[in-house]
Amino acid sequence: MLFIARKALASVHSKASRLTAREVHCLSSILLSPPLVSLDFPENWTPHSDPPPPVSFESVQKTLVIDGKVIAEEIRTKIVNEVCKMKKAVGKVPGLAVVLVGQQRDSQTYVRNKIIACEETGIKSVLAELPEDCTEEQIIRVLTKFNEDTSIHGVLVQLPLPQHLDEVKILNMVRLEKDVDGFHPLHMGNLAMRGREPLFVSCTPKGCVELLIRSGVEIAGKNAVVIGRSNIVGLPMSLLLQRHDATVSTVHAFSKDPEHITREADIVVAAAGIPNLVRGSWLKPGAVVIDVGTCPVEDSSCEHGYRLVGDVCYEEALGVASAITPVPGGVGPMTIAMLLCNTLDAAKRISF
Ligand SMILES: NC(=O)C1=CN([C@@H]2O[C@H](COP(=O)(O)OP(=O)(O)OC[C@H]3O[C@@H](n4cnc5c(N)ncnc54)[C@H](OP(=O)(O)O)[C@@H]3O)[C@@H](O)[C@H]2O)C=CC1
Ligand SMILES: Nc1nc(=O)c2c([nH]1)NC[C@@H]1CN(c3ccc(C(=O)N[C@@H](CCC(=O)O)C(=O)O)cc3)C=[N+]21
Repeated sequence: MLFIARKALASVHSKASRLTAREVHCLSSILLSPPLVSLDFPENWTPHSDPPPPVSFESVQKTLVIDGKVIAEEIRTKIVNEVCKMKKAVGKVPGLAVVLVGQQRDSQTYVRNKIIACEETGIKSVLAELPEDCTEEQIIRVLTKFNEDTSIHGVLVQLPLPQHLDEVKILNMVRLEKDVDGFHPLHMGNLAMRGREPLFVSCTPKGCVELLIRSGVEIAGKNAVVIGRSNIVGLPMSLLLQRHDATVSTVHAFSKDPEHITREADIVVAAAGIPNLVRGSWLKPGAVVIDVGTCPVEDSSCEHGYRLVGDVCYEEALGVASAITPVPGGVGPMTIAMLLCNTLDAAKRISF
């Protein structure tokens, strides 16, 4: 079926059909992050003796608040244009399928936000909701249907899954070319290895790097610390920063003296899920702080009785860090924007 679709589209895209996946990536020019392979073999190699471009990694008075909402909106506007172009050229739009199991309130919120983001950018979305007590077979049936559906280019299983389900088995069912979360070991392995380019990079780490690049932060040669090593954020984040030539340390629940390790870092990515874990005293003056943590804490003065707090003590970090992402309004909107990007890329790969 894929072959037939490719053949039919070849006449519309006679030039484009000759493009490699990497060239297609460059064509979209939505993201400022370069394709990863070019990081391994840069065309304009800068010798280490060259002075690095000026960045404010020194002691600071004023902290730049990196506005993830604004940056994500810029990216989403570009996606709208690309989707329009695709519709005009081949009469098709990218499609994303989301599988949601159970009724966890935050999962429902995140999934709703993803569906709204699709609607706003012209991406088709399909939501499969399954009950908390569903069987693995039921999920696999749904995933098989989405894997075979040619109008669906990205498939996402919202995590966490209920305890009784085998997460590894279920995630492995998502077809590689549609795994827009980038969670499959093949994508993760390609991200880890020099000279390889994964089809998809996990959305949150990809969004964090895009935020750094768009905020003018040089990554190469910097000391970075990633707090957390989960499969969905911490691990791919460390790998991606390493691909961008940072010297990366990982801090996790067993790390001795995380404060000391964090204070060495020019770039701190916090993804532990512990509110206010990172105190102002943990930060090297001038460090750039990317706060992935999104923890609901009770607050009766807020509309829903809770508010979202990051892993970094925001007030303490102000005036110490040179730049910081707020929670909410920092990494979260970028995660969704990157999901849209990955879905668009998946659709382009099939169309070209
Ligand atoms: N903004 C966004 O787009 C996203 C936000 N998130 C948020 O990011 C946070 C992390 O998510 P996720 O990675 O899924 O969480 P997990 O619970 O899967 O992983 C947490 C990681 O943090 C480590 N950790 C826990 N406690 C400490 C500690 N005291 N010191 C150092 N490390 C610690 C754990 O270490 P160990 O491995 O040793 O157990 C683990 O590696 C959550 O708040 C989540 O809501 C997640 C995804 C996207
Ligand atoms: N298969 C899978 N892929 C994921 O990418 C995935 C997942 N499962 N499970 C849960 C985590 C969490 N996550 C977030 C996405 C957006 C915001 C986000 O948009 N946050 C807003 C606030 C949202 C609100 O107000 O509730 C912000 O920070 O501004 C947060 C967290 C993706 N995850």
